[in-house]
Amino acid sequence: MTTIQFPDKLKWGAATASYQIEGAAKEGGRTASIWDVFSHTPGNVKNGDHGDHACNSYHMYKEDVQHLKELGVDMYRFSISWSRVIPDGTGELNPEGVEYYRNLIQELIENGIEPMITLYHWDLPQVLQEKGGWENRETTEAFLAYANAMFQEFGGQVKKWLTINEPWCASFLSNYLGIHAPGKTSLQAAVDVSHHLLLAHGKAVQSFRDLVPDGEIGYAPNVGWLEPYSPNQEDIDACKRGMMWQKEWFMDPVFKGTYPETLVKLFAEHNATLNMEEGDLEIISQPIDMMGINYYTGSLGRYKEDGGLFQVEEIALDERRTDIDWPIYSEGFYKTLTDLHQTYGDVPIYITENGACYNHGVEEDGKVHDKERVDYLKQHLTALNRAMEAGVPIVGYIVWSLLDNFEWAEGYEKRFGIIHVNFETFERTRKDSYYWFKETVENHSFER
Ligand SMILES: N=NNCCOCCOc1ccc(-c2cn(C[C@@H]3NC[C@@H](O)[C@H]3O)nn2)cc1
Repeated sequence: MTTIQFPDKLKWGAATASYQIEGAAKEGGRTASIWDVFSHTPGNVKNGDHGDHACNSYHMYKEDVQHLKELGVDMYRFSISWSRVIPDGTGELNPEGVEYYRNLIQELIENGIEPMITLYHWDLPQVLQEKGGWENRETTEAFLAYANAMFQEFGGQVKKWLTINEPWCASFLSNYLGIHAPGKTSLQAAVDVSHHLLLAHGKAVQSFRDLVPDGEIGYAPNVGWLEPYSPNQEDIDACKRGMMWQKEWFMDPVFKGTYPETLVKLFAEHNATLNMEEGDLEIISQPIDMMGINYYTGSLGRYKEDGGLFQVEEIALDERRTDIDWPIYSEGFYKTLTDLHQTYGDVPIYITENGACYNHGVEEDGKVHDKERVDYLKQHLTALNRAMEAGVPIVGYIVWSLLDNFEWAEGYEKRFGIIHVNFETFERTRKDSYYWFKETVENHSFER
């Protein structure tokens, strides 16, 4: 047996997101988000699932906090439902919505758990979508007003903030591939949305410096690792293009104040122009205090002439898959982290999401034996430890997710939680992985 030992300074956490766990979609003054509309549109989500009730965490947050307390984590990453706190998208705060998050934050702090807030985890108020949504540059101002209101309400107790979760998913997956809300298939829309998300991020960072001067702020891009299938130049170039879509397109503007010219040109060749205004990149490249990284999977990339926009196809390294059919590639996690460190320097990194989909149910013994998830976490935490030993400034690891929840277009069938949720009764059952993670957090180490 080998002991994987982590430095005591590494923080541990668990993550969720508002639309995926809260439910109470029509309670407490909340209005519809784009995900309410998208999930209630037939054909968009498996089994016709939606977030009307989700994990019922709006009414069960105290129990969720107890699970976090007994898990022993330092922090809990959750997101705010914009349409719960500002039902019209702009203007008046909804006191009931603000009160829910105030109570949640209070409960966390009283139980010794640090809150980490994600401002935008994909649930844009539908009212704003009807005014063009993120395609409309004015939505960046609406986001700034929302962010300022949250900084003023909660900045006294909450010191760790993330602006935008997975901007690639919120722009290209949602507006070009049509797989997530609002389900558009326009490259121009996706390019506009990606720029406006980054602009909104920059505006919020600027304002945060005044409103929460003792706080830390960043954002949480997702990276799916891609490496060449062969040493052929066409495979190498195809991989670079595929990786650039998630990495350079969303990180160069923030860390270098530029967009990758290769992609600007490639998008233009497909009639999608990057519509920027003077000063946008200066706003976007405001210094940040930390970067969240969401990592799940990696694969080999091979040139394919008819392989879509980037002429690349993803080939799994072997047959190992999770239950959402994503390849398991923990070495890709190590490579992602060392690559980001080499490219963007010593910005502190929180792993803001890492986890696996395994759909185990509750067995006769009343337990959930998710050995495969424990194995996934062991492999990826081993890779993380190697990256830390290689000098990557990783400061926290936040597992996705605390609870089985609404996995977007996949619905409730795809389970990422270390706690099982019965979506009829909302009963929580701690999985074997919960107890394994608890011990790992307690010991700052595990045996493999
Ligand atoms: N790379 N190119 N692919 C082209 C073709 O993609 C087809 C499908 O694509 C994707 C890519 C990525 C995802 C995804 C899901 N999660 C998990 C959530 N993260 C935030 C949190 O809410 C979790 O629920 N993270 N990422 C889904 C679908």
